Amino acid sequence: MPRVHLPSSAEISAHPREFALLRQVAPSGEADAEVLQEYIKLYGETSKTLSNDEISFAEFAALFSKPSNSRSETPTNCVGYAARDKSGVLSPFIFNRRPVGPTDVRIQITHAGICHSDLHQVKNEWGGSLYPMVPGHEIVGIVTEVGTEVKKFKPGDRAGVGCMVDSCGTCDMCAEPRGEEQFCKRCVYTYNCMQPDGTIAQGGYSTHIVVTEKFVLRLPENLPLDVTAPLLCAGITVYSPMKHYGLDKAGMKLGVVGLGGLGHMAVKIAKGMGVHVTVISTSLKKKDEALTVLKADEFIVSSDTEAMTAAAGSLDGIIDTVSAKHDLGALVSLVKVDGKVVLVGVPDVPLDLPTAALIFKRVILGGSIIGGIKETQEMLDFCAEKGIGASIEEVSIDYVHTAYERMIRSDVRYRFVIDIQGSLIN
Ligand SMILES: NC(=O)c1ccc[n+]([C@@H]2O[C@H](COP(=O)([O-])OP(=O)(O)OC[C@H]3O[C@@H](n4cnc5c(N)ncnc54)[C@H](O)[C@@H]3O)[C@@H](O)[C@H]2O)c1
Ligand SMILES: [Zn+2]
Ligand SMILES: [Zn+2]
Repeated sequence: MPRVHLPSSAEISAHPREFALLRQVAPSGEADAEVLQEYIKLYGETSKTLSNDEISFAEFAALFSKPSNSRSETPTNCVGYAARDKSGVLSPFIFNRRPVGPTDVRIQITHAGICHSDLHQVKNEWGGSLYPMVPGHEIVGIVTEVGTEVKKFKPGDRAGVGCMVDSCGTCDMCAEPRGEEQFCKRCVYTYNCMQPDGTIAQGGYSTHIVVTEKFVLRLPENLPLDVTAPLLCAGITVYSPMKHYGLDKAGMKLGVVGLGGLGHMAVKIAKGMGVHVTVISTSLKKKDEALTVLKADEFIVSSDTEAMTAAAGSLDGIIDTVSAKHDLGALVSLVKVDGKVVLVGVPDVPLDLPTAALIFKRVILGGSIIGGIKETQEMLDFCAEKGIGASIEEVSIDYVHTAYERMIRSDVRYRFVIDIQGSLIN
């Protein structure tokens, strides 16, 4: 496996594009030779091959020296809100979107949801953030232009884009029957990710987006656009593990931990499946709403030892959406023998593993990341049938900093959605 020597800060400033690529291909400095060779084919000079196992950053940069050929014949100006560094400050940013290619769909964005992952990445809490960064991967809007080969969409249609905008299309993960592009080694995330043309993908806090048809979702006609936006990340992120881990059967008992954007969607979707839902939260603040508005069946405060003891061993599974460090052992105590605890929250530090608690009840501890395009469409159709949209607070783009602060304080019911159409003018 080739080892790439990590660059000095001077080298990073001299080769920002190649450094961004290095963070994508080999975040730790170790590059899988096969993947590296594939990237060279995509981004670099096809004639060059890897000669040895240890390469300097200068050699790495040389392999990818092909100038960006970003299909920029007639790029279109796009206005967005971008972070320039990890300070958490976003400001207006004008950039180019590629022109509509034969398989592309151009969407005028009306709304974009604010996911906690936006905040983690803006602040570089997971490392490797690429700036300038226009966040946003819960995108809805109206199609304004389609390429000559596009079949599913026409101008005027409602359309959505979630966390991914492209993938290789041919690997085992992309191909049928899996269709789980989120696991493709060449998956292109909607923002904070290098695209095959050498530019950084920019997300939905912006006036429009151009995406290949395969990654554009049909939106239900019976749901308003603003409450549909959060389904594209929060919705699929909780729907997919419920299906995958078999926690979607009517009558099953599911615990939902953390009642933010993901958590409230987990309650609504599980109730739509006929599942019995217990919310596990750090405070009583959201209890009444959880029971009456979100229709959860039970509500437990995690610090209430009596209630936690009474509920011990009662759940078939748990979807854990918590965004910060927390006690996994307390959650494992709530599930039955053979219960499943599924993590979808991504704290910036590892959690301690309650080894004995897992072993003595043969508990499965799992994880899950968003869901493939096929499953995202299935989830949208399910939500349309059940009339499930997110519970949102609509805000203007210049409210984004306050929204981030309130999200950190858990002061959000239950998803902020930016009114892009009404507050960001191109
Ligand atoms: N796996 C995936 O594919 C995926 C997709 C989207 C988001 N995420 C991650 O899921 C997490 C939640 O995202 P969200 O948008 O719902 O965020 P959110 O801020 O809306 O909700 C997080 C919830 O966690 C609770 N919480 C925070 N700190 C806690 C603590 N120490 N103990 C207990 N509860 C605590 C908050 O009260 C809140 O209810 C984030 O880490 C996000 O990055 C993962
Ligand atoms: Zn998200
Ligand atoms: Zn693939």
